[in-house]
Amino acid sequence: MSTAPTETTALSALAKAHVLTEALPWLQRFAGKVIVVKYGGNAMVDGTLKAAFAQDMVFLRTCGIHPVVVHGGGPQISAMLSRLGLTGEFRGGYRVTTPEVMEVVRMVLFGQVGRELVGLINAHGPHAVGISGEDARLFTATRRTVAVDGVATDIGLVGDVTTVTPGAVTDLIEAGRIPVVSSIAPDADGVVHNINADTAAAALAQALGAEKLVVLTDVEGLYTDWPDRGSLASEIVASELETLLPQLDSGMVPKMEACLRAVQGGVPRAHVIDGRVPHSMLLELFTEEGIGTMILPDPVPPPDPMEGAS
Ligand SMILES: Nc1ncnc2c1ncn2[C@@H]1O[C@H](COP(=O)(O)OP(=O)(O)O)[C@@H](O)[C@H]1O
Ligand SMILES: CC(=O)N[C@@H](CCC(=O)OP(=O)(O)O)C(=O)O
Repeated sequence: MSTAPTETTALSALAKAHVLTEALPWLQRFAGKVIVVKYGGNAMVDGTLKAAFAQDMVFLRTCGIHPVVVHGGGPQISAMLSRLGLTGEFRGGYRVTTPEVMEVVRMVLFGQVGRELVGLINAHGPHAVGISGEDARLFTATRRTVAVDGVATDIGLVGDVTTVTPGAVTDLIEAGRIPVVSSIAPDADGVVHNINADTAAAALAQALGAEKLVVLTDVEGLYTDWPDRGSLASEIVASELETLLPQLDSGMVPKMEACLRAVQGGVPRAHVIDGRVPHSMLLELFTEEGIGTMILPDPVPPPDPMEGAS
């Protein structure tokens, strides 16, 4: 025997229907579009969050959206370095990368963090395929310097992405797969370089003509006067961000350089959101409020009638 729904259960069913109808215009808007998602190592804090992230990627794919994941793994690399008795030093927000450190970076990013994400996504079906910047010439790198106290400083085998040959990723997208990209890349001589994952995600978003770049990290968004908690920016335009960049420090430097590069390279919007919030991707994409900080190109595109803060 089954009982009739109570008023409370009927109301909660109505709330669920409301959530679905609120998402409809966004689902229509993003169907068939590529969304590049950078999943930062610091947001991969526990198994439940990682599983929720994997589920969100499958949700997007099931809705006809094409998520492309670029994962980080900074803390995981640092943990492995210390297990091996090596030191992990950062300068200007980027890791000092000796050839010995590079071996660990490659092993941890592609062999550990990437594998784990692929496995979590594939718990829902045969969707995810791992790929690194070395595969099918996805990325080529050029050794870069970083600004340390305003001085360009060499920090070893750290590269910037100079070319993107996205064919391997577009093949996967066309086959209905979810590419999971590790940010390592060879230079013109085949020497593998360490690429910051934010940098790689921005270059890929630009090359794929993505609709959005969404960066999941372990902070609510960009604070214009860090660590003043009252200075969280809900949106910022590229020219304002360019002025602010020299004052930023640590992890926010590559992130904001990447968002700037993406929007200046034709990606209409970049977002930095708090990956510690379960299902933050769904909140960002499918709710009117959106979350985190949105980075817009100059001149500011005409207001999108569908878009609140999202
Ligand atoms: N202006 C700022 N706004 C927000 N976070 C900042 C800022 N400046 C520095 N940070 C730091 O940057 C961190 C995020 O970067 P990072 O640790 O590299 O994360 P991820 O692993 O996601 O790339 C935050 O946890 C915060 O401590
Ligand atoms: C050059 C450089 O700094 N590379 C990064 C690559 C991983 C990364 O970017 O991870 P997160 O996104 O978790 O920070 C590193 O070695 O830590």
